[in-house]
Amino acid sequence: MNDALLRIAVTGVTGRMGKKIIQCIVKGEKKFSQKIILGAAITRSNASICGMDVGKLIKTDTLGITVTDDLELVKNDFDVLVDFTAPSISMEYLKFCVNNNKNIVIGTTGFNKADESCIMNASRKIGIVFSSNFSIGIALISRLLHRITHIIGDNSDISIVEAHHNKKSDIPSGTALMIKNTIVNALRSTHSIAAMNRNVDYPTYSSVSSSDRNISIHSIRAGNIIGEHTVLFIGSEERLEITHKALDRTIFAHGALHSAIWLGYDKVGLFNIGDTLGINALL
Ligand SMILES: NC(=O)c1ccc[n+]([C@@H]2O[C@H](COP(=O)([O-])OP(=O)(O)OC[C@H]3O[C@@H](n4cnc5c(N)ncnc54)[C@H](O)[C@@H]3O)[C@@H](O)[C@H]2O)c1
Ligand SMILES: O=C(O)C1=N[C@H](C(=O)O)CCC1
Repeated sequence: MNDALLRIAVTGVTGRMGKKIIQCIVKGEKKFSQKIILGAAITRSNASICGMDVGKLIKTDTLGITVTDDLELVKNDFDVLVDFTAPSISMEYLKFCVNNNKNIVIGTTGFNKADESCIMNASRKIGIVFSSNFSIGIALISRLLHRITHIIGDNSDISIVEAHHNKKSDIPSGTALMIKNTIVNALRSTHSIAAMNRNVDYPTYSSVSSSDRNISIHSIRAGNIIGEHTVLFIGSEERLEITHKALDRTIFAHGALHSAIWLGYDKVGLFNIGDTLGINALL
């Protein structure tokens, strides 16, 4: 093991995020190349690319890392696992990390409440950074939403609009659900009557336009949209709209790799991107 560099295992290496994360690790950017190294490349069981050098997968030089579907085979080759795949397999990867005392960065979305409590329980034994959105912009917005909701939430009709590429499997987005949860918690903490009257039960993940009486989520699936979220606070005299547009998946990959470095192999607990950026303490 290279004493100085943190070794990263990347799952879902044939995926949009998996490939982007590997590219960011191997591209040699100073902020990463002096801190992390690719330790393992994981794909789904019995995939035809098993045995291939991961460099070939991302169309670059041979990297000396062979794609595998067997985490057991490479458990001594990595320190932190970075996972952007799908809920069911993420739960398997999480179990492996708990059993082998490996820290994990989870970017996968579409978890149900049982999955989320598994993540919470796992964080008693290992370090986990779990965020539906690893961009800096959404981390900032979610902190500002606490303040904004405290001040105008009770007197606004609140809606969330999210737009993503037409290959996205979960709906609404994890980010939209996180934004809604942030607003609901801020309303609750003001103990406002309006908050008590709001129907804050979560929509099922599959609903296209999951709406409560006051806080609705509307989803667009089109083209190659990377990820856009708008929160609207609509009052009787004015309207506030806050929008974030991801322009490249690199923003998510950088957030995830920064989080892996921040987590290291010794932190224990459940964190989000705001914790790793120090935003939650600042705002
Ligand atoms: N948190 C964030 O910042 C952020 C950013 C982008 C995407 N995401 C989320 O990350 C996930 C992946 O997004 P994507 O665009 O890369 O998707 P994708 O479909 O391009 O890639 C998914 C990867 O997971 C693998 N996979 C799926 N099911 C599997 C299984 N059962 N066993 C093993 N491997 C399996 C696929 O083979 C593929 O490599 C989604 O949940 C998405 O919402 C989160
Ligand atoms: O591309 C995706 O899928 C994304 N999903 C996240 C979500 O579900 O919130 C956000 C970033 C892009």
